[in-house]
Amino acid sequence: MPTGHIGPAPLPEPLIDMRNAGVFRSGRWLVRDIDLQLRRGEIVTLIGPNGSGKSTTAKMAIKVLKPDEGQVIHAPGLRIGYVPQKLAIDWTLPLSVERLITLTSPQKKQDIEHALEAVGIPHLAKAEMRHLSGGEFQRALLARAMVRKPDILVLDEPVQGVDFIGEAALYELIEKLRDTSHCGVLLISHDLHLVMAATDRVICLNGHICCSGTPKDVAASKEYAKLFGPRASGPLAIYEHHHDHTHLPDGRVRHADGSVTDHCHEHDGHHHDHTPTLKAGGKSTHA
Ligand SMILES: Nc1ncnc2c1ncn2[C@@H]1O[C@H](COP(=O)(O)OP(=O)(O)OP(=O)(O)O)[C@@H](O)[C@H]1O
Repeated sequence: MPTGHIGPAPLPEPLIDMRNAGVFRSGRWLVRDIDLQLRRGEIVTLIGPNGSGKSTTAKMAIKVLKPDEGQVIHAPGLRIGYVPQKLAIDWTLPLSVERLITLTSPQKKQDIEHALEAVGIPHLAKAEMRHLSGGEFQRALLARAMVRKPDILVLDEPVQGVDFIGEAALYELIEKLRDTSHCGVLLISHDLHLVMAATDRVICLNGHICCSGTPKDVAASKEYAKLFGPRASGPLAIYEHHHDHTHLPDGRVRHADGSVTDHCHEHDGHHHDHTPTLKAGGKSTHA
């Protein structure tokens, strides 16, 4: 009879393992004591005030920045898809979506098509970046990251320049990309008080990890309330969306009214009210 210990299955090895990592620049620690693990299929969101070290932590996680103390360990052969907060590109110059995707490394046509399809802009391959809407622009950046078939996707403020409804759609897309490619996701939230519900862990930074846990744990934590203080516009809200359609294995979409279409478009008449629900401290409100 087996006598082994029965307990929860051990966690898989992290793709990224940061241990007491810190960055020292211009005579001060920008971030310190960062312990962060990211595993396949997980979504981890970094929040914190401006200058709290979110981008620094993300750059250290992907080894763009070398830690001055502690260590950052990557799984062997780790492939990273990175969408930085800013790209050093003059966006007023003509640059097609296709060209953006191949700027730093050539890609097969079929892979480009697949990446554009995955982010919902297959029709915009030849479109110019400068003509795209905020949401399309962010999707093009996502396609550029996804075409490399990353094990982890690192997104520094992926909803910048996008309105509230567009944000919900982008968060939904990020969740879908995680589900289909089973990558890990490290997300920097532009918003102090809003994180996507699909987040497994929120890490609240203020030069160090001020608190971390599930979105609900962080929302309830004293450290979170203390960091953002009485001037904060409210408690941590959790972005939840309701799926009103299911994706069939062959790629078609079954809608809430039972009909099946080849694609899923917001304005195809099959969708119900798609306004995301904000949950603040367990209370539901509509934005
Ligand atoms: N190379 C550098 N040398 C010196 N200071 C730096 C350097 N890079 C960043 N900083 C400082 O480190 C701090 C953290 O910056 P970081 O960009 O990580 O913050 P953030 O939380 O991402 O901010 P934001 O929300 O404004 O984007 C800031 O005070 C910034 O000015």
